[in-house]
Amino acid sequence: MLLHSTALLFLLHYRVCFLFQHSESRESHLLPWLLVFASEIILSFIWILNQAYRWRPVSRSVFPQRLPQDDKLPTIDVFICTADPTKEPTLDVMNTVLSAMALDYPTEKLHVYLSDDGGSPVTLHGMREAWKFARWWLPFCRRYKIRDRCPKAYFSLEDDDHSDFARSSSLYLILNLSKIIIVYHFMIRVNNLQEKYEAFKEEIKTFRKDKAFSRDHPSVVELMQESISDDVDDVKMPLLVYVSREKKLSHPHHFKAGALNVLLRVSSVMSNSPYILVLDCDMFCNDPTSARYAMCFHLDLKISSSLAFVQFPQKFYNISKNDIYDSQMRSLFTVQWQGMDGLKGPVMSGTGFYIKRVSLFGNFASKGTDLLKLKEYFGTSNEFIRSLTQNYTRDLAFGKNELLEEPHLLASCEYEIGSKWGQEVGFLYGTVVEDYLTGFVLHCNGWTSVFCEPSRPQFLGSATTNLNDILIQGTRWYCGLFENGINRFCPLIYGPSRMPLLQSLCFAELTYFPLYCLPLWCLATIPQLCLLNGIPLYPKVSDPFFIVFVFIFLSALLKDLHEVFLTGGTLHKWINEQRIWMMKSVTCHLYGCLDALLKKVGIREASFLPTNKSEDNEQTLLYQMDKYDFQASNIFIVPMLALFTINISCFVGGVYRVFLVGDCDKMFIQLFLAVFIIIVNYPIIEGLVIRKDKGRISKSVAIPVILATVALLPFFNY
Ligand SMILES: O=c1ccn([C@@H]2O[C@H](COP(=O)(O)OP(=O)(O)O[C@H]3O[C@H](CO)[C@@H](O)[C@H](O)[C@H]3O)[C@@H](O)[C@H]2O)c(=O)[nH]1
Ligand SMILES: [Mn+2]
Repeated sequence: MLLHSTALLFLLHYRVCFLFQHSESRESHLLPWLLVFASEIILSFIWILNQAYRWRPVSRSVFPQRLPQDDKLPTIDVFICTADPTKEPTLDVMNTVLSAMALDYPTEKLHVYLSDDGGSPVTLHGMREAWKFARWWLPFCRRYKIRDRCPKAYFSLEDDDHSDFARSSSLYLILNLSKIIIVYHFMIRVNNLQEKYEAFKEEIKTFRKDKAFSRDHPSVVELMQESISDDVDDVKMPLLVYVSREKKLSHPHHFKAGALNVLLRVSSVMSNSPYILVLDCDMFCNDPTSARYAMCFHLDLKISSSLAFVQFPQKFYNISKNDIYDSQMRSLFTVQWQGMDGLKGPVMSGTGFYIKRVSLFGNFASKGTDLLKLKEYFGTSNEFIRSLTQNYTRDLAFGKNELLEEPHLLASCEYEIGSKWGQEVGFLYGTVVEDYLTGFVLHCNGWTSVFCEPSRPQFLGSATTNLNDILIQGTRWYCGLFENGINRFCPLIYGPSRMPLLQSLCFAELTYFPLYCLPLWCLATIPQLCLLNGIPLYPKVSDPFFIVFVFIFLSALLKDLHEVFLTGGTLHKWINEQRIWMMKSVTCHLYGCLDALLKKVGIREASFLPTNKSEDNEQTLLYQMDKYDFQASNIFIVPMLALFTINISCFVGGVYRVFLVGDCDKMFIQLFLAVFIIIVNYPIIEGLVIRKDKGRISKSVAIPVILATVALLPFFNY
């Protein structure tokens, strides 16, 4: 850090001096020169913010054996969100539900809620079937201490892994014969269950789908009930509730944050657990121990009073070896979150966190017991306000579905009007990255969080694995993040007085990260065009300042490489990360920033396109083979192609010039920059000329773009 920042100061010195020295050449070259300087300033700014993660990295261990007895553990509500059964296959959603019901936690202390924003009968039907299947699945998991409690994952394991339990220590001690009998019984049960699972799958698949997704539907709250007809003995089951909030076209519904807030209210008049696990529908519980792990922190008297949430990393089951799109977001969930954990804790990351319910209620404690004030804050439900008191519990044992009147009110469109929901209470509105904003404000209000990363992933999700989806998702995220950098929650203004400075720098890094689009666009065009026109922008090779530039370049790259190695990556992975960073910067970072700006001036409305979770075999195959899928929308492909063309043409022109004029000394850095960009983005050439498969760049797009770019080049003449 010290060396790199010293080098940056030298760079600054070099640029500033130039402004005062070369007045004769300055006139004509001022614009490109200033643009490059501005890029360097932005890059340095982001670099400085980035260092904040490096001061106090922390990693934690848990000792669940020290938890209190089961009967002393607090209750937990699990919230799962789904929005659209066509993009989020019902079977996968139900697998997530089942894996959550099967968490290793006292059954009567676990309550699972599913929010269905699509209001789809398909999902409701799926829930009823999942409930039936769970009556077989849960006893099986408990009895044999199964590790993989997501049925889909379990049944796709090799046969060998199934007898997992038989290898466990206690059973090994038993005589061989009885062991064989146990294994035999177990195998029969597995086969039996597998048949039941297939039937469950079939039932979901064949259910008629009339209306897939709607933005206009009444609220539905259904408590799954024991169906007496099946032949399972009395099985202990966690509470399972289906909630579809009311939606009307005329009402804003605030996407996922809105859905979570409805669950927050509905659950408070049903189970009202002090802790909540939030899951996306595509993120199942891979290991059943997460609830106990989280409680190790929440029940730790040293930290529990200020602890708002325990965040587990997002990990994915469908990542290929070299992960060409960096779908796993390596840096975020290793270096960055660990770094924040040493400050006041990581950012809330949307899914896989256990949050304390009261932390979401703003500063309601200061409102006292004045009912009117509380109603202004929380809306009009008396029942909800009663739930805020310490010892409120609702007896769910009787009459179940008759109790649902209040939940319907709480899930209605109008309920939040005039209250503080989304502004001070619950998950916050006004952004599509509700997780970032809610976490940021919690930290500003003095709450802390911890990052828990056991060696076996506790949660596994499906990552986006094709270029188009990655860039669309990126546009949404960077729009959301950047808008939080330019509104009243700007971390550099709102943060420092409310949290440690380093912490606010971390938050600022996240919100200003999309600004990479500016320097990357500049550095992919200006030095190259100047190369073509013989305008030097960097020191000569013989100039002492040349070393400064080389040092900064190498130090940045090597530091990154080092971190990739430290976190289990390879050289290959590192190049892939560099490449996708460039591709994203010139496309979705840019669109994200633009979106945020347009939203700020009121020209655009917020939108949240859920990612596609159904698997396309051809696309998956390409990703698994580390081949880029260039069948993406033109708004992404065109800028990449144009920039690539500029680099190639200017490089060719530049080499020609250097031979003719012989000013290699002056132009070296610019030549190098073009070569670097071309080499890193080599897969674009591959997609353009070599590949024949479905993921290649289509000629009908490429040819006009390339021709137009080349034709425009002569106009950039200084
Ligand atoms: O109107 C909506 C839109 C989305 N969702 C749910 O939100 C979750 C996340 O959506 P997804 O399409 O998977 O987006 P991702 O980009 O994968 O989500 C990441 O980014 C989001 C913020 O942009 C966070 O909310 C997520 O937790 C985080 O995993 C899913 O369960 C959706 O069903 C809703 O419930 N209602
Ligand atoms: Mn997702």
